[in-house]
Amino acid sequence: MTLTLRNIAKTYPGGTRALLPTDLDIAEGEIVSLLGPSGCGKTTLLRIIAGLETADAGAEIRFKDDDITHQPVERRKVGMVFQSYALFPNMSVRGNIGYGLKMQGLPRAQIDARVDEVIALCRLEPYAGRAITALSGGQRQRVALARAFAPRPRLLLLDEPLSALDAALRGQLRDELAALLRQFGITAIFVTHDQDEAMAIADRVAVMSQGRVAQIGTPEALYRAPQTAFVARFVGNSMPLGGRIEGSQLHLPGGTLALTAPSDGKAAFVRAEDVRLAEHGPLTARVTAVTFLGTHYRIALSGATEDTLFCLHQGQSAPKPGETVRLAIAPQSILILSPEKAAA
Ligand SMILES: Nc1ncnc2c1ncn2[C@@H]1O[C@H](COP(=O)(O)OP(=O)(O)OP(=O)(O)O)[C@@H](O)[C@H]1O
Repeated sequence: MTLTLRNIAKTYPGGTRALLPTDLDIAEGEIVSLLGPSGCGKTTLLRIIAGLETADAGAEIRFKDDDITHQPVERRKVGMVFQSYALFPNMSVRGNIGYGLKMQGLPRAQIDARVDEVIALCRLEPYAGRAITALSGGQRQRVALARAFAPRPRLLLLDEPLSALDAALRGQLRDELAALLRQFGITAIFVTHDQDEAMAIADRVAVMSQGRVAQIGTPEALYRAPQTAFVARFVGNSMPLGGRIEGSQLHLPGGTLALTAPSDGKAAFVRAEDVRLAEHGPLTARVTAVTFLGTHYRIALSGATEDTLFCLHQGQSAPKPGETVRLAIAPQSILILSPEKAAA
């Protein structure tokens, strides 16, 4: 393991337990995302790894064989990219990228060579001589990444690196960031509250809730096999199918669904993309709202389950609000969780 975190916890003065004891192992070159809602402790964990925050007593942070638990931030050799970029506005792009190298006291020629290399890698050649203020948000983001990477950090930490950008640019830069991090071949940890961003960029995602890691795994594993209701909801927006389970049958207000196995005493969940409009489906529901989203319609339905059920429908047209429809949900797309996992 490149980075080993053991027993990392944080209680802020005043008593807020921002982080409960957490263990995490990150392999060399791996990109890990800390994903979770506001206040779950992800920034606190990132800042502890960076050395910007001290963990409660008993923590251990190792980088390979190097115990960095008590090392000051400047000796940890970590690169950081923040949401606000924190670029120096009075310096050029080159000046910003070379800043860390200059601080290391490297000779001029060596700084220039490394800056050229990183500028090429990040495809920033057309902007190299520009002032920071003459760049777009996306270009600034790339400069911030280049600046963090130039001093050859052994770990790159990114805190919501795309959140200052508008939605269209975010999508584009998300893919670009994923490609650049892989090209760097660097071990990276990045914080986000956006599940699409985490899934698109990370090799593994640590879903956090209330100061703890609820589940860590590949995007596919989290999506296909969430272990708790929180993860099921947060990664892929699963909806509870509140009803009564008897053997392999789930009795809902709008009809009865088949399950793959007897699941008495357990709880069922489904994703909107797995709810289908089907002429002879076993569930009856009333359409309450229809939203056209380009590639599909999002249909809100009442009467099928205790709460509103959503269906993503890809047809050329959609039913109208007020209409009654039939729905089908394949047994294998119904997620079954034990009561304790359903409550977590
Ligand atoms: N310096 C501080 N002093 C006291 N409490 C703090 C401090 N920083 C964070 N907290 C609290 O610790 C908890 C976790 O905060 P943290 O910033 O790690 O969450 P987060 O998941 O990164 O949230 P966000 O996405 O909103 O940044 C929150 O309840 C927060 O209010």
